Amino acid sequence: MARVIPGIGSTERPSRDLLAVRAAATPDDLALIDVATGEEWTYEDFDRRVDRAARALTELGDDVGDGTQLERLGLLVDTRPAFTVVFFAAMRTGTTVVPLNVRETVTELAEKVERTGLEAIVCERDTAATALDLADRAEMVVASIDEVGGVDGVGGVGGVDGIDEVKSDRVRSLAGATEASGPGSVDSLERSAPPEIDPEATQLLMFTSGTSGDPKAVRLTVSNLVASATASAFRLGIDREDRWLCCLPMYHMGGLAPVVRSTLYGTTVVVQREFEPDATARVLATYDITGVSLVPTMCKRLLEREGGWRPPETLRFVLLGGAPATQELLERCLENEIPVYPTYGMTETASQVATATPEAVRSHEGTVGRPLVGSEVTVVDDDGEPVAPGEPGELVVAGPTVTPGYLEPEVTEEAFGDRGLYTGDVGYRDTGGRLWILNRRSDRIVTGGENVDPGEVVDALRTHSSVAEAAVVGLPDDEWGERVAAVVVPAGDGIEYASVLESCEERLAGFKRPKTLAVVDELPRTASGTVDREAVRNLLLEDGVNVSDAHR
Ligand SMILES: O=C(O)CCC(=O)c1ccccc1C(=O)O
Repeated sequence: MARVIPGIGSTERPSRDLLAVRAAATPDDLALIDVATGEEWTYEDFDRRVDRAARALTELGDDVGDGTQLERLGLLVDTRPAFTVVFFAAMRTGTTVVPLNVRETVTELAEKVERTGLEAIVCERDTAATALDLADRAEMVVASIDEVGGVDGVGGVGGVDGIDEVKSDRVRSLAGATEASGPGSVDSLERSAPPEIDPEATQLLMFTSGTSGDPKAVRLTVSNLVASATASAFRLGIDREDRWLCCLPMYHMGGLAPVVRSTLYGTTVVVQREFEPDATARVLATYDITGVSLVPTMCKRLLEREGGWRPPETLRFVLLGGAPATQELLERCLENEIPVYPTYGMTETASQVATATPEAVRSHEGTVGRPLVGSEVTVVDDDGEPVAPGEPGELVVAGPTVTPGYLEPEVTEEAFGDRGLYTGDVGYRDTGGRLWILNRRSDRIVTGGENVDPGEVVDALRTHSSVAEAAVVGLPDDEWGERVAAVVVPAGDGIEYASVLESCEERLAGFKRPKTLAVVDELPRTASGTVDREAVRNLLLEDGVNVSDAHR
């Protein structure tokens, strides 16, 4: 199969580590700026840190016991530069990274740790306690990129932000491994050739929500990531001065993709740990940001700031994805001269499949644009046959960005057909090849850019002894796009809201917990016996009680 970038992700010639190739080409260009600390790394700095971290991972592998390299590494680290260092270090050691959502509970994470058979997990100070908890349930080596005490006695536990209690000789310290220099640091300019990597190896195992049951673990190869970053550039363009603001979680595809893109292009990422409308608006203006990835909720919150949001002159694009953007939001973007690029994508395709330009947003209301170069989208009917332009059907995606499959072969088997990956999303195309999305993954709830599988919430509710049955849907929400809502059928005499909610708190991340509840004697069902989701939605709109607004 022909590959787009010779030398990187190529099957004809040895494939080279993409950060190392980049560092050799433009060592003095700026790779990354950390808003929190003001640190700036050139590509040479970045490469050195990655080299040190790769060595630390190799040692960690030795520790796992069998003297071989680490196969799978959990990453329980929030959006910060060290995340990117561990990611590229793992590419160098041939280790699969399993990014974990730091907002999830131990219960949710434990299931993922077990399914992926993690041998080791990298945490930070804030997630060390969770990582240790996880290691109690599954045998795993825990390493921290911050100093939290440890066997090698590096540093103490400084009482930072009250989180000073995590002190365990079970936490290995990687603090220092992600730093710039130290003994044994390699000068990338002296390296004869960038390290070879296997472009078809699984670089990432990333979780994504389905609609009924377990989150899916998506395998992505280096070549998927490179193909995606390459195709993205054909739609958004590249400028040497580009600075991409990363304020989306890096443990999701939409947050990690800009890091891969920017490294391939040799441009700069600006990392902001957390989106906050005022702070993000300030960063956009003061860091000469040229591009930013946002979910619709974030974009809306920027526009609704006091005094509104005027994009800085440097801004070339706002890549708006993760959830459908409303026409109202897109119009407000255009009115405010925001160069908005609504995008349709998924973890399974290493981010973008189709992306509309601001011109297309103006001329073709509601479109997500044409597929990116190399991506092929077929709209099919129930028999899997392609339909005519204008006819709705399921979107099937093929091309070099598409995952080779999920962790479990039976899940892969079910998702793929002759024409590619069956997305479960419904849409249509026009004669010009532009796509429209009608509804995404039917039952999946998208709240503030986070995907929630209703089945997972139902399972959590049903573990409570007072709940016999439950149904979960998304209700429209001004702030979050959708909010999680549940109807429950009591098992006995009644339901204690407080106790049910408490049990959800133990099992579900904040964004997955029901914000609206209703109690019914019986779930509404269709003639065929399945839960009538439309009736459940109406019931909740009429009789639902709002129990919480907290999204975290
Ligand atoms: O919907 C998904 O799961 C993928 C979302 C995604 O990648 C994304 C989300 C927000 C902004 C930009 C992007 C992107 O495609 O890069």
